[in-house]
Amino acid sequence: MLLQVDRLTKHFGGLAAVNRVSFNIHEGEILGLIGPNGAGKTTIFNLISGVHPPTSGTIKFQGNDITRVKLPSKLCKQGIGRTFQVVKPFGNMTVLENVMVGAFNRLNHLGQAREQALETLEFVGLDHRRDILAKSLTIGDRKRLELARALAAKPKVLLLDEVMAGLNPTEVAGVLPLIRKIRDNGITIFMIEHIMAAIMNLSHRIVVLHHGEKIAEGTPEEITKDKKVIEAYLGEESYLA
Ligand SMILES: Nc1ncnc2c1ncn2[C@@H]1O[C@H](COP(=O)(O)OP(=O)(O)OP(=O)(O)O)[C@@H](O)[C@H]1O
Repeated sequence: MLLQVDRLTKHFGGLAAVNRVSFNIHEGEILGLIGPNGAGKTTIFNLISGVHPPTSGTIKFQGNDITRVKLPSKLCKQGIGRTFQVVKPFGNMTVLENVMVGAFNRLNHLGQAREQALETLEFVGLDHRRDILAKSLTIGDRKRLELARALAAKPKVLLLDEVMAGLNPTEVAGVLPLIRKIRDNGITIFMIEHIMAAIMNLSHRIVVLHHGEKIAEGTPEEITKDKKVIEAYLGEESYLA
């Protein structure tokens, strides 16, 4: 088991944003995390990546208890990488420099970081843009840059927070094979996504949250047939249309 989440709970004041949620992430899988707005998905990412301390519960990574590790950079070094819902590259730095920042999480040698960044840019299909300023990128390329930044730190597990949000259908179709390629390169993926066709297509298993609680877990096929999931989420805004 790569990551074990046990009865994870986070209160913000009186609100239980995440309430006794348990699940495991197996090495080499793509695990999806879905649920309505405000269900607690990003909060779970923030707890796993050390942005917030949990109120209770435990998180184990490769068998080690990381529940109280408060430094995202330390967890990143251990192999937990993530992307953010709102992509904020350093606009006045080049694409290459932005990815080097990611590589510096693991490496402290300039030449090695550059090498790592160049390799990663080629992997995500952004090497032809390496010398332009990040602020000139299209939204689709910004998302690729965000992926490259996280990948350059050589994560074992990558948490993807709505990496397809804001993309048009052609761009989404371009990102799907890239996510599979990341997985095929040995990186386990845990992803939040509202685009149902994409998450159903990519995920081996899916965890469904509602009001901070896990209401279902299973294969995409099992999830689409689950009554509680249809009531709480899928039926609600005709996500499957
Ligand atoms: N730092 C915070 N302080 C107070 N409340 C918070 C904080 N972060 C999240 N919340 C609240 O916790 C709940 C869960 O939010 P979260 O962002 O985890 O949901 P989500 O499932 O990721 O939603 P979305 O799909 O809209 O991104 C929401 O009610 C939110 O307002």
